[in-house]
Amino acid sequence: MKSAIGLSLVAGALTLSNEKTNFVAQQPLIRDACPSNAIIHNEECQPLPYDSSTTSTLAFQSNTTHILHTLDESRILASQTEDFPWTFWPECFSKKGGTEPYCVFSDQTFASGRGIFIVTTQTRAYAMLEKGAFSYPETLSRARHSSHPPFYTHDFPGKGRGLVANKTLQRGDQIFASMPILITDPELYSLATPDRLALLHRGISTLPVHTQSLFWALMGRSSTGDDPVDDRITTNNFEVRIDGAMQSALIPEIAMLNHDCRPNAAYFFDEETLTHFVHAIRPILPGEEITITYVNNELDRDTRVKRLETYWGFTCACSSCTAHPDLVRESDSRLQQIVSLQETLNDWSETSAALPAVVDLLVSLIEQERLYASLSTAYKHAAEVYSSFGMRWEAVRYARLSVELTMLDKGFADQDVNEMKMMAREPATSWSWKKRVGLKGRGCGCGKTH
Ligand SMILES: C[S@@+](CC[C@H](N)C(=O)[O-])C[C@H]1O[C@@H](n2cnc3c(N)ncnc32)[C@H](O)[C@@H]1O
Repeated sequence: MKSAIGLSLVAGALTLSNEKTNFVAQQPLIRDACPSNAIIHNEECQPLPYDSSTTSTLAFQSNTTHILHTLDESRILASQTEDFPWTFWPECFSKKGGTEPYCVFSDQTFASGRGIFIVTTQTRAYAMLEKGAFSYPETLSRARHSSHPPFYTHDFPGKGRGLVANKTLQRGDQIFASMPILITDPELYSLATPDRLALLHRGISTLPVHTQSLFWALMGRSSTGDDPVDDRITTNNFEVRIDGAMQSALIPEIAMLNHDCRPNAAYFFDEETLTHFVHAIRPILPGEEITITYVNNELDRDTRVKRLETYWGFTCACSSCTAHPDLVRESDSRLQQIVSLQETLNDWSETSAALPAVVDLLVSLIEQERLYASLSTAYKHAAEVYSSFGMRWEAVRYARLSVELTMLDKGFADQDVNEMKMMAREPATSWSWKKRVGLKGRGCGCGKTH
């Protein structure tokens, strides 16, 4: 399940300028002070940290001290290297025992000058460069922020800022499409803390000034002297999957959304365009707060409360957390039944108890719990169950419903979306088609898994 966290500055954030030109005037001065194969560092000419004749096989080295190049030095090093894709020379640290170092890769031109920095290994960062977001910037056009966003910012007692709809939003209406200003590798935690923090602080200082202010406007959780950069990142980041690895991405606009266990908006991350999308998952009325879930909202009430307290530092006050204990018990019992019905529906063995009535009950329970994003998977189960009994039109109906919601919760090109699109066109092409026809009693009779 996804976990999020979020907050920060509002639309209009993309009217950022590229700060690159601010530094150009300084380059000749420092360049002239040292030979061409050296750079000033700590007021001395020091050899360039790479062999400029072999730039195609650059391997960034770990720092051995905490004296990093100044930003100007790093910018010059980067600009002296032919076809160098980053605005600053990456600073790096390795964990003890050394493997590939973790470095700060920063591109101030990303997304029309919004800028981004990535703290990860060279291998992963260069793989990200292959994404359309970097190689075909026009793919980011969907992410331009509207000058009339469908929300306004409001202060909620006990929650801080949040976003409120300023017009009726229908299911499927786009609320955000934004890119991260930073992506960090969770494996960074294997570095010594001062090294990890040095990389994060360096990263922030490499962002264009407007983007830095988006970052500093983010909410931090603690007032107890935690590192201010670290605190803002951990309070506001989203987990995203890039090239098969979990990464942490910070999208300041979307981080403004508060949590609700029964949210009215769903989100997903498109890794090709590095764009985080948020859509209404049910109608949202003007004046209503727009919310997402930070935790797996199919968990029981006490577990949700504990997770929100532990990881986000607040006491869950949404209606499903604060309801009368009798109502909470009933909700927990429905959630338990949802989990157990899902297990039944995933069972394609001969003894499976999956029947159309089972999936009808699952859909009904999820509707009762107002878990609209979870309906995407329930509809998929329904399409498959009806298909497995050769009930064409019911299968098509649920496949269509599943496509609509899965696109909002998992992404437009998610594998489930493609599968359900095919089912909606022709159920007989599905692997599940008539798998359970001829069933006697509860058994499936197919003896196959998928
Ligand atoms: C990502 S931020 C959300 C935006 C934040 N409210 C702000 O003012 O910038 C996450 C933080 O917002 C607060 N928050 C989010 N949802 C909340 C909720 N349902 N109840 C109380 N606090 C909440 C918590 O302090 C949480 O750590």
